[in-house]
Amino acid sequence: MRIAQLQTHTYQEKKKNIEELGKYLERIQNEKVDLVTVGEMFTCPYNTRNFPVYAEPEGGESWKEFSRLAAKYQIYLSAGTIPEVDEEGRIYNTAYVFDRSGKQIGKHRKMHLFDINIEGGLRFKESDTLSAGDECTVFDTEFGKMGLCICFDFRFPELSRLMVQRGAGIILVPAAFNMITGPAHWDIMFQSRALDNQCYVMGTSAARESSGYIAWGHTLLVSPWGNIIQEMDEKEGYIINDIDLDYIDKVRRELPLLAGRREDIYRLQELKN
Ligand SMILES: NC(=O)CCC(=O)C(=O)O
Repeated sequence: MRIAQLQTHTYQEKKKNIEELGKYLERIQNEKVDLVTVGEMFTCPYNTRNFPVYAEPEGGESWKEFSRLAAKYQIYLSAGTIPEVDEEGRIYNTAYVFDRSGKQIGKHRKMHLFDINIEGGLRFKESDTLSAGDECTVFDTEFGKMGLCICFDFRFPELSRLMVQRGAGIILVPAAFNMITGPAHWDIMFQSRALDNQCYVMGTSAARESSGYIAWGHTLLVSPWGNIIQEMDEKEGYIINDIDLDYIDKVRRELPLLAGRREDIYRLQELKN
């Protein structure tokens, strides 16, 4: 399976971000990739005030364009995240995934809102304008099941374990870490989740901006063994990698961590489907 991760610049103008996505897809079309991923809030500069302004319902203009692009290039498209507004006017940080025909096959609303206050560092409160989703997301593809969560969600190890328990061999994480927690936690978190769950994890970030929310960048792909297959720096661009899905079973067979859990003593309890 061949995957491309796009680390894009976030422009103020929503439409321009989607046009840029289209240009990237055109540029890499001869690479014959199966799955393309983009970062968190990639059509909306990451700021709580912007979320209600940029929000669209599921099936809105941006959604239609993602679907069209997935079908045009016959790829699986994990179209990062965008702000979504529901019928009651609540706003979510939502990730959509489309199959090669442009059909939506996955949708995840960020469950753990990024509300942090690091003294002398960064204060961010997504819950000022966003509501939290409440579902763990796993979807089917011709390459098996994949899990999907958004940035801060990935800090909560139970969620990844739940996705893996539901059969995910790859976890997609559109993200935008910051300049304080990025250098401290980004690599170690992705490597830990991959290692513990013996699956591929893909963290796809926005590129670093010079103003506003400054994203760490460092889009990366980690193997089920926990090693970083490739990691970008902070700049705009993309990486393309081939991954061997049989390797997931090989690692799980040779180092039987998942099979070795003592579920007679402890267990992850699912309270909601
Ligand atoms: N967009 C986010 O959820 C940011 C998460 C983050 O930076 C972290 O440290 O966690």
